[in-house]
Amino acid sequence: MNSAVVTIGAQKVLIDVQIGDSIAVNGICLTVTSYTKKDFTADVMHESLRRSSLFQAKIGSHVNLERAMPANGRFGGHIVSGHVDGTGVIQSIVRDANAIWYKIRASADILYYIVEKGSITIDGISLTVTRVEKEYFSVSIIPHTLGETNLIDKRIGDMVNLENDCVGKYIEKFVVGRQNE
Ligand SMILES: Cc1nc2c(=O)[nH]c(=O)nc-2n(C[C@H](O)[C@H](O)[C@H](O)CO)c1C
Repeated sequence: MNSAVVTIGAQKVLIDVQIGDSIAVNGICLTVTSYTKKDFTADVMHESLRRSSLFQAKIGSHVNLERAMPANGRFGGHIVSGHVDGTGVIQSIVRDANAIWYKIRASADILYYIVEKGSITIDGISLTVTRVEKEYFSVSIIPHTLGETNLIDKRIGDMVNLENDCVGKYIEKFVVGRQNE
């Protein structure tokens, strides 16, 4: 499958939606091409399918939705563009008092930009990294986040969309770029 058209049932994100708006679906920024009172539709290009878990989405599965950040809003979390870098796979899910730790296996090119207490986006959710290991990183999820997102549906072995914090990429490009001049 090299392209797709998705229709997503929603409520909150449709309140003031317009054709051409960006809505992130599990962290993948998509452009609204049409909408009704109960859903919206977007075209999905090959690059978006290749980079994300969207190719394996099933009718009826829950997705996280986020509209573009308003310029006058409070800025909790970190800069999330909705440009997914790649996918990871849930390795373990462990309860720790009121939180749940998710350990995610990721490729070396994604792990390269992940630092402890830095930020990562999982399925569109801005999260703090709690641990980094050779092939994994972990996040600790509070009950509020579990209640507001689809993380609660996730099982060991499930694929998640990952977006690295763009700050590290820019710093690396500037530093390495200058060294190579
Ligand atoms: C605004 C936007 N709209 C779309 C879209 O309508 N359909 C699509 O397939 N991709 C879009 N993109 C780019 C994707 O967010 C990007 O390709 C994925 O996040 C993978 O990096 C973006 C950034």
